[in-house]
Amino acid sequence: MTAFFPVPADLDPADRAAAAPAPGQRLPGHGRDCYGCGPDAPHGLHLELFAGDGVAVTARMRVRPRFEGGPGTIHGGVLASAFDEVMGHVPTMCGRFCVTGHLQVDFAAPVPLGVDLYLRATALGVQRRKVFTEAHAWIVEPGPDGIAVEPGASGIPVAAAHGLFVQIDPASHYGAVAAGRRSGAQKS
Ligand SMILES: CCCCCCCCCCCC(=O)SCCNC(=O)CCNC(=O)[C@H](O)C(C)(C)COP(=O)(O)OP(=O)(O)OC[C@H]1O[C@@H](n2cnc3c(N)ncnc32)[C@H](O)[C@@H]1OP(=O)(O)O
Repeated sequence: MTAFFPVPADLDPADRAAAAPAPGQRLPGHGRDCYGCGPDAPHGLHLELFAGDGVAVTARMRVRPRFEGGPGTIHGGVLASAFDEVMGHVPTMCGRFCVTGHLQVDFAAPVPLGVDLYLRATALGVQRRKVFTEAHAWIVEPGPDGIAVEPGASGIPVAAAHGLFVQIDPASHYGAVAAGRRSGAQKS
């Protein structure tokens, strides 16, 4: 799978925060209504996220019928959203809150409805407020609890992604958005 993404050559290493959850620990997610990871989002992806080794995050996701794009296959935007979500959690492993500045996805194989996906995202490095990430997704066999586990040799690679996440101060970033909504924009 080839990809075009301008990753600067002079990135600083992304260091794992001392307070980052231990590898394998379930991550709490952004909020119960988050489209990507919220368990209460009725049309959401319901990604389950876990801390990985180093500055990495893994996720598992069942490809549900409501994710259909082409007949019997996942919509590309759904897979892009899953990558956005799993890569969006990578900066938290460095103790940073970031939002997506740039997201790029390379689709390598169709993903049938009903399969389980395993995603893994890592930090490539940091530069000032920017965190550069990459991620991969595989179709995997369901684990003992019926949900995807880490891909072995049988995992089928289906897509890869790159992201640029920009560090924000959540209070001022989302405070400004909320103020804009109060001044006229409607939530639907
Ligand atoms: C409580 C839970 C909280 C945490 C909650 C986290 C929730 C995450 C949810 C999943 C992720 C999402 O979907 S987030 C939702 C989608 N994304 C968004 O809504 C973001 C909308 N965009 C923005 O708000 C803004 O454009 C920002 C914050 C990204 C950047 O604006 P800014 O703060 O003014 O910073 P700015 O100076 O422009 O940029 C900083 C550096 O980044 C670079 N940069 C900025 N954008 C780009 C870009 N598209 N491509 C290349 N480079 C870029 C600049 O060149 C600069 O580099 P240099 O000069 O240093 O070289």
